[in-house]
Amino acid sequence: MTARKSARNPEDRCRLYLITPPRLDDPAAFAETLAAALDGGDVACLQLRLKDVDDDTVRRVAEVLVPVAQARDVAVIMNDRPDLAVETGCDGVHVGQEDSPLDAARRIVGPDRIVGVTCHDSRHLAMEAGEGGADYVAFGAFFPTDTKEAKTRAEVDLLQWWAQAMIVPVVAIGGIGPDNARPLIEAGADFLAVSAGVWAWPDGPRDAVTRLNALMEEHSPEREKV
Ligand SMILES: Cc1ncc(COP(=O)(O)OP(=O)(O)O)c(N)n1
Ligand SMILES: Cc1nc(C(=O)O)sc1CCOP(=O)(O)O
Ligand SMILES: [Mg+2]
Repeated sequence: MTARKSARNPEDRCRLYLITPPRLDDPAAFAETLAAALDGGDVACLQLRLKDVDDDTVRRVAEVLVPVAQARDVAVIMNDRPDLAVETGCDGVHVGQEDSPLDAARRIVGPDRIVGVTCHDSRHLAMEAGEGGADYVAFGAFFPTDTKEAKTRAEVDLLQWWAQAMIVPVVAIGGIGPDNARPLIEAGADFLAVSAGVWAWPDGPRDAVTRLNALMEEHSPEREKV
């Protein structure tokens, strides 16, 4: 059985939210790595998270990567920049507490695109984002990470509390990979956001995606039917 023909519908379990490496010097080469990774199993979304680059670089990378993801039904989320999300044909935007406020981001991307919000380890920020119309809230960092100087450490019980009490989907982020993902899946995360845990996985990104999907299929809690 291939990873895509899973016994459990991906929509009904935890799903993978890939995040690009923060710099992509050769977008065409990375497009091939990305395609191979996406062929390893179900991926819900890809975040274009480029740091310390100018807008034209973001546009060039988006031009190459957006079609690769969208051709496979993977939603593309632009990090930080609602304006560039619209301009480059992304499906949504992720904003942090120091980026565009949620209501401004929503005005720019409109009602049909996704807006996700960083909530660090804060119930208050998450409730504010949920009430403000965020499509998901993100807690982190769950584990040490070299990808970002994470300001906070989030605990599994925060994730579990949100998943059990709230309808707005929850993303777990920070240092996640095939070796440590299981408790976050068991706690009820709707999505695991992963960067280095896929791109730097010793057996390659495709293998990491396959392994994460196997864990999600086996360990996602049953969801209550609404
Ligand atoms: C899914 C997801 N969660 C959290 C973040 C972090 O956003 P932010 O705090 O704005 O930090 P930067 O990523 O912009 O450095 C994220 N990007 N994605
Ligand atoms: C972008 C980001 N935000 C975080 C947060 O805690 O809000 S942790 C993080 C880094 C995610 O990359 P990796 O999977 O390589 O750790
Ligand atoms: Mg940001």
